[in-house]
Amino acid sequence: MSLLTLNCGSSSVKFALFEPAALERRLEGEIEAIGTAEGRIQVLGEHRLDQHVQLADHHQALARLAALLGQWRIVPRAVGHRVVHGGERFHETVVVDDAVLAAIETTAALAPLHNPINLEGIRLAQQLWPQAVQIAAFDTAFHQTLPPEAFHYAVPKVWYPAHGVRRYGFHGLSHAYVTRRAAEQLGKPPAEFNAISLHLGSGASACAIENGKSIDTSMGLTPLEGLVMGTRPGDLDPGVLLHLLRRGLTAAALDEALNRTSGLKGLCGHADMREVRQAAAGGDEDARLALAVFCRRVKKYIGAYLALLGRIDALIFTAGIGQHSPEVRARCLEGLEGLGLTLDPQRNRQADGHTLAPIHHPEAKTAILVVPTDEAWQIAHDMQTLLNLRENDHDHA
Ligand SMILES: Nc1ncnc2c1ncn2[C@@H]1O[C@H](COP(=O)(O)OP(=O)(O)O)[C@@H](O)[C@H]1O
Ligand SMILES: CC(=O)OP(=O)(O)O
Ligand SMILES: [Mg+2]
Repeated sequence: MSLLTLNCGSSSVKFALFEPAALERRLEGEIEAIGTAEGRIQVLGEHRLDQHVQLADHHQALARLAALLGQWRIVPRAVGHRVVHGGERFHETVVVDDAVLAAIETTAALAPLHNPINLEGIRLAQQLWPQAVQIAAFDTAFHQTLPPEAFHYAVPKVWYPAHGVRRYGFHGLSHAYVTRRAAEQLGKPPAEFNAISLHLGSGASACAIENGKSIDTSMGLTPLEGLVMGTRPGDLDPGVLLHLLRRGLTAAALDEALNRTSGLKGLCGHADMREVRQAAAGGDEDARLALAVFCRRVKKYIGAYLALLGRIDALIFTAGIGQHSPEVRARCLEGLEGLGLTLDPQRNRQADGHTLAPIHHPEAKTAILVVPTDEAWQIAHDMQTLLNLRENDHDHA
């Protein structure tokens, strides 16, 4: 009986199937462009598939996946869902029940691009695989180790108990996974490992890791804060919002702009870093500026987190941009040699993004690693731990 992981995004569902014991991947794939005429389902592994499919919504997409698994006689024992916002309540991966669903619902407004769809995914999976245990793995859980001085904003104290206003942090499954892999690579016990992890995808965040634990991270109450992203601004003077509210923009218009038309897209019209780089190379000034703003922000966070941590064993690049753009990596590290961060240009260019690769100069003080992230593996790992614990509890009951 396999473990199925699901990562439901706004227009896609990524899935993977693992065999429990060794956490070996039997298959993985993605249903993309849901709700458009360009829909597609791709599966790699045991049952290869690449089909054009027109699916109206997530319901149809998951129903299609369930039908395929049925055809292949695959019965998932458990379905693990990536849930982006778990608020303060979830410190670890949990089995879904009504109370868990209600708690995820209360945080939906704080992650409007993610939580409503994550929740829909869980509800649909309950109908499609009624025999399976549903499990929720949270992006926020890894950051529940932030100390108070990291998670408090300097605002009226009552906003925290009254409105839940604090830093939560996201991409925790990814930061946890790449930290584990980097520590293994360098032969360091995780509990003694210090690192800065840079998850640079369409959403982007930095994480300061001390002794294997997250002690600071760039995303905040919502996944809008910190680094520049595909369509989100990252750090912004809160006065900007007040200024625009006073000038008549509604909260809904600001929400839309900050989630969907800011970041790289706002600066140059392209949300996808490949397009930004291409336009910049062709002389587009807006794209050049977008690239410069993006890399400068990453560099500022590297400096800030080095200052917090004092010493690091590794700087880690991961996610779409971090894994696949040597140019962005080099720009983010320009001038940081004095801080012990020296790239090896050839290793940097040669890293293929699909395998773990050291890219620092052989004599550099600090390791710089490209580590392909694997949120699905992290979810499956957490599911297995949870299911084993439950079985042990039953055996002892
Ligand atoms: N070869 C590449 N060069 C630069 N950026 C890339 C490359 N491949 C992918 N990316 C970028 O990675 C980002 C998507 O990252 P990803 O981690 O897949 O995001 P998500 O899972 O949040 O959709 C996009 O901005 C995309 O342009
Ligand atoms: C939290 C977040 O921004 O996730 P993603 O990068 O998948 O959009
Ligand atoms: Mg992502």
